[in-house]
Amino acid sequence: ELVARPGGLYVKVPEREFASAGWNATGEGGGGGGGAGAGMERDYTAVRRLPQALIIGVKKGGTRALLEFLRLHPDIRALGSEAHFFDRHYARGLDWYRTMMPKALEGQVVMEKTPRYFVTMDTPERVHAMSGQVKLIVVVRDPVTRAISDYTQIISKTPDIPAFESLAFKNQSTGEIDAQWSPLWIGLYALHLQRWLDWFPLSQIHLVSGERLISDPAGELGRVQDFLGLQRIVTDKHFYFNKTKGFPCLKKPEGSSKPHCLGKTKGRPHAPIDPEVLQKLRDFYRPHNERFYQLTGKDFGWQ
Ligand SMILES: Nc1ncnc2c1ncn2[C@@H]1O[C@H](COP(=O)(O)OS(=O)(=O)O)[C@@H](OP(=O)(O)O)[C@H]1O
Repeated sequence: ELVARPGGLYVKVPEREFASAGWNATGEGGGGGGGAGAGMERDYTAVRRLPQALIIGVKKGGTRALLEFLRLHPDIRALGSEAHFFDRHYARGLDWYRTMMPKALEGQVVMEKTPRYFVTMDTPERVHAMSGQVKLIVVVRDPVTRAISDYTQIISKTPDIPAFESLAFKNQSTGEIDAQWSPLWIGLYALHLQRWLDWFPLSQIHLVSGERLISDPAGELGRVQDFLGLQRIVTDKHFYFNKTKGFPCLKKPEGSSKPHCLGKTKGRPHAPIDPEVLQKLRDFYRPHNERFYQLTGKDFGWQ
């Protein structure tokens, strides 16, 4: 897991604790893969560190695509699976969490993605207890499409569940939406974001448009690399649009020379939904989306 670096000097120094190292102890951009100033020895030993960046959500937003694209960057070391540390395994402690992380060199950014973090109550406080400097990334997508994507995933695992239309409403004849139904509740982005803003400034939270991640992956990746203080190494050269899949795919993923699209569960056809129901959902989300645009200062253009 040790990435070869110029210089060839393998000096072992004690593992840095996140709290003492901070996000960017040298005050440099972090993109140079080192961070040691003139006269200081560089550390070329890969060690396990707590993450300095987290993709915290949203479920079905495009979080896997973002993580896979970011992994092309030589200064990113990302856990492939979802750790679920802050929501499920918190009692195991930070030392356990650290052992889950891939080894990383000084200057590399360690990260993981667990989309459930965005919507779980205690997570912002717990993440803050790990580090007040951690960088947070949220991929958001039109909450109506997101809900249908979520439902499509649920029905693929449990085919016997009732129709989307009957779960989305408390009472279908009055049209009263059941906002507590998880696929709809997750889409109340302003509500969830507000809890994160109680612990982190907005400047530490980067929002990725799930729609643009599909239409312009290089553009979105450029902004994420800027946010992480990294050089823009992942660019349009890395992507091609696969017409059969209908999504951008990688020309050469990490550790391979073959083109690669995400798996079948990413970018699958959605269950057809009654257009009237869709309209009711759009009306339901409109004020919540407006609030979200206000909070973030960004208009995501969801209809
Ligand atoms: N390049 C590329 N290839 C395939 N899929 C892409 C891509 N970019 C974004 N997406 C969208 O990602 C959606 C799945 O989101 P997540 O990875 O966040 O889902 S999960 O929460 O981890 O289950 C997935 O949702 P569905 O279309 O509903 O399957 C995709 O729309």
